[in-house]
Amino acid sequence: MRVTGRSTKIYQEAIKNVSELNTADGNRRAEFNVSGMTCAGCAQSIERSLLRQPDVQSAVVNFAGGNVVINYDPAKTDEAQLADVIRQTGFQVETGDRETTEEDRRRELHATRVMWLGVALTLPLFVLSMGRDFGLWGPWAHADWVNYLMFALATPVQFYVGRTFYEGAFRSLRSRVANMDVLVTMSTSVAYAFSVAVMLLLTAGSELLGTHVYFETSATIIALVMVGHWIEGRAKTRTNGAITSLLNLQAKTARIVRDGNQVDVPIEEVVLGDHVIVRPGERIPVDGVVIAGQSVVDESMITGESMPVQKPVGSDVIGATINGDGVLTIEAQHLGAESALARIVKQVADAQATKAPIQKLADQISAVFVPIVIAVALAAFCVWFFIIGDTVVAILRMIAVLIISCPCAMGLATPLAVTVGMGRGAENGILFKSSEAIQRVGRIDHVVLDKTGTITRGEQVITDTITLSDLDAEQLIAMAGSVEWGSQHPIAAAILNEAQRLGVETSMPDDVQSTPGQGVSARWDGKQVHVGNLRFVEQHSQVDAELQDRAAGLQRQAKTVMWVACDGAIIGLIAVADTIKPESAEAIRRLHGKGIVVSMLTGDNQHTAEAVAEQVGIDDVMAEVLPGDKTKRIRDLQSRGEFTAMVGDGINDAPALAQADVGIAIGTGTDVAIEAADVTLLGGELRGVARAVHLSAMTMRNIKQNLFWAFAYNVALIPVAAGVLAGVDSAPHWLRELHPITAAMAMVGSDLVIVSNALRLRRAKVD
Ligand SMILES: Nc1ncnc2c1ncn2[C@@H]1O[C@H](COP(=O)(O)OP(=O)(O)OP(=O)(O)O)[C@@H](O)[C@H]1O
Ligand SMILES: [Cu+]
Repeated sequence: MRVTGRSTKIYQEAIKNVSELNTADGNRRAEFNVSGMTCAGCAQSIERSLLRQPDVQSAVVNFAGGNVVINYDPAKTDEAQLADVIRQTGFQVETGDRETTEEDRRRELHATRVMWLGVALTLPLFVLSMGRDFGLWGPWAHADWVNYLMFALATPVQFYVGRTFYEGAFRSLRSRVANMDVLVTMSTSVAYAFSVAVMLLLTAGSELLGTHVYFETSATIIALVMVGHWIEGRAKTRTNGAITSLLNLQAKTARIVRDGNQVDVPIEEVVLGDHVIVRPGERIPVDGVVIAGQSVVDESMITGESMPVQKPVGSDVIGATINGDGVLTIEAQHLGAESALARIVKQVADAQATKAPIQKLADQISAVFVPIVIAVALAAFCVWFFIIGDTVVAILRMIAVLIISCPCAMGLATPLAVTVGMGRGAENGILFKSSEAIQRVGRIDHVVLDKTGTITRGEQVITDTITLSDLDAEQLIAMAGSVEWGSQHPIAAAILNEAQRLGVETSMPDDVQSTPGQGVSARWDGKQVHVGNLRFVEQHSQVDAELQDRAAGLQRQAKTVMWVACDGAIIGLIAVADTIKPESAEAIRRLHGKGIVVSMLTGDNQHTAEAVAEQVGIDDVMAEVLPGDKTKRIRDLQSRGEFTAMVGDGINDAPALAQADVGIAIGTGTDVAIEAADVTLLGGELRGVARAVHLSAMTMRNIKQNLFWAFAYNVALIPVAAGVLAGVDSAPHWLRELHPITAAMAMVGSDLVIVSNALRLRRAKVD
C-alpha cells in the first residue's frame, strides 16, 4: 500500500512494528515497497525469484499497491539479502521503514517529464504522417527528407522515452515470465526497424518494402501506453483513499496537563499516562480511558455506527473519534503503532497484500497469455506474408495483435477492486483478514449466531429469585454469590452485582470446581453448594416436577435459570435476563433478505434459546450445546454442504470461528476471537454481518466485471487485429484493418475502464 504525506509516518511505524514481530510459525515477515513494476507479469517475476530462495516460505507481491510481503526464516537470510534478490530481478526496493524521500519524488518527476517529452515529439510526428496519408500537405511531404525528419522525431521516443519498456522486457525475459513490456517492445521495435529499412531502401532507390514508413506508429504506441499508465497510476493511488482518509483523521495536536498547566503539544509528544483534555466537538487525539468528565462520542469513523456512544468515567475512547458536548479528561493509553487506528490500518494493509483465489487464477492465465499472443502474432504474420503475400499488411497485423492483447488489465482487475472493497469495509467498521476472506463472505448461505453477547448485549441482570426451604432471597444470593467467586462466567458477575446491590456479604469459597457450560460448585460455610443449569444440579440432587415447571415458565420469558443446590437439596432458583440488542431483529431480517439461513448456537437452555430466537426471527435453534461441541455443530452444517459463517463475541467461540468457512468476530480489541476470525466487526453489532456480505458481493461482482472486460476484450479483439474481418465487407473499415494505433488506444482504454470501474466501488452504498 502506498500512503503519502503526514499519514506515512503512522503507517510506517505500524508496519515496522510488525516486521519486527515473528509470525506464528517462527518465521519473520518483511515488507518492501517495490518500484519499477509495469504490469502483473512483473509482480510474478518478483514472486518467482523470491520463492526460488530456499528460506522464503511465501512471497506475495501486490502489483496495485506496489509492495511485497515476504515470510522468511530469519536463521538463513535477512531483509537485506531479500531486497538484493528483488534488485537482481531488476526492480527498485524501498524497505518499509523508510519515508518517501527526495530521491523517490525526483524519480517520479523525471518519469513524468520523460512521458511529456514523448508526447511532445510524437504529436508533430503524428500530424505530419496522418496529414500525408490524407493528402493534406503539398507534394513536399513525399520528399525523402520528410522520412528523415520523422526518423529524427521517432528515434528518441523509441530509445530514450521508451527505455523503460526495453528495461522491463529485459528483466521479464531474464526471469522467464513475459510481461506487457515484451509486447510493447516487440511491436514498436518491429514498426521502427521496418520503417528504417523502408527509408534506407527508398534512399537507395528501391521500393522493395513499399513506400510507407511507420515511425508514427511506434512512437504513438509508446506515448499512448505511457500516458495510459500515468493516468492509471494516479487513479490507483485513489483506490486506497479510504485508508488514507482514515489516517488523516488523526489529530495533529493534543492538549495535555503538564505541571498543572494545560499545554498544546504535537501528537507525537504525548506519552503513556498523560492526562489529555478534550474539548467539546474536538477530535479525541489518542486512545485512552476517561478519568473525568462525561460526554457522548461519535465513533462512526471507526465502527461504522452512526449512534453516538455515552462515555462516562472509566470508559475507553478511541483516538480519531469526535467528542460531543462535554469536556473529557482522558489518560493516554495506546500510542503510535499501538493505537486502534494504526492497528486497523495495518490490518487492512496486510489483508490487501494477500491474494484472493480468483486472482491466482487470473495470474495463471496471464502468465501463459503473452507466449500465446506472440504465437498468434507470428501466425498472423505468416498467413499475410506467405499466403496473401503482402509484407506491409503482414507486419501491421503482427504489431496490432501484439499491442491489443496486453494482459495488464487482467492483472489489475482483482487487486484494484479488493483494495477499494477493503477500504470501504474499514470505513464501515468491517475488517477483512485477507483478500480470500472478502471473496468467501459473499458465498455465505448459512449464518450461525452465538446468543449471549452476539444477539443479546451479554449484560445479564437478576430478575427473579425463588427460594425453597426457610432461606430468604438475600441468603440465597449470598450463598450463590460466594460460590461464583470462583467463576469467570458473565452469570457469576450478574449474581455478584446483585449481591452488592442488596448489600449482601459474600466470601471466599473452598474447593471450587467449575464445569464449563454447566455451572460451578464449591464448599462454603461448611456446606457443599452447586450453582448451574438443570443438567448440572440433577447429578447431585433430587429435582421435583413442580419446580421444573416454574423454571420452564421463566425460561419461556427468555430468562436463563440457575439452580442452587445445597448439600444435595435444591434450595432455590435464580433467573437472569439479558437484553436483546435493539438491532438484532433487523440484522437477521437483512440476512434473510439475502437468502441466508440464520441459526442460533448457545449453551443456554432450549426454552430460553427458543424464546430469544422467536423475538429476533431465527430459523433454527441449537441449544444446550457444550462449549467443546460448538465446532462439531459447525462441522455438521458444513458436511451438509452449507457454506457456513459463525458469528461470535469471542469468549469461548474461537474454535468455532476457526472451524467455520467464515469466522466473524464481534467487537473491538485484540482477543483470541479476532485472531481466529476472518472478519471483525468493530461496531460490535449484528447489522455488520449483512453489510459485510453485501460489500463482499459487490466487490466480487466488480472483480468479475473487470475480469470479464479484460478477457472479453482480448478474446474479441485479437482475431480482429489478426485480420479475420479483412474480407467482411459489411464491417467498418477501421475494424477490417485494425491499425496498430487503434489497437494501442483500445488497450489503454481497457485498462482505464477497469480502473474506473473499480473506483466506482468507492461510492457504492454498503447498506
Ligand atoms: N458459572 C456459572 N454459574 C451458573 N451457571 C452457569 C455457569 N457457567 C455455566 N452455567 C450454565 O450453563 C449454561 C451454558 O453456559 P455456556 O457458558 O456454555 O453458555 P453461555 O456463554 O451462557 O451462552 P452462549 O453459548 O449463548 O454464549 C448457562 O446458560 C448457565 O445456565
Ligand atoms: Cu499494458
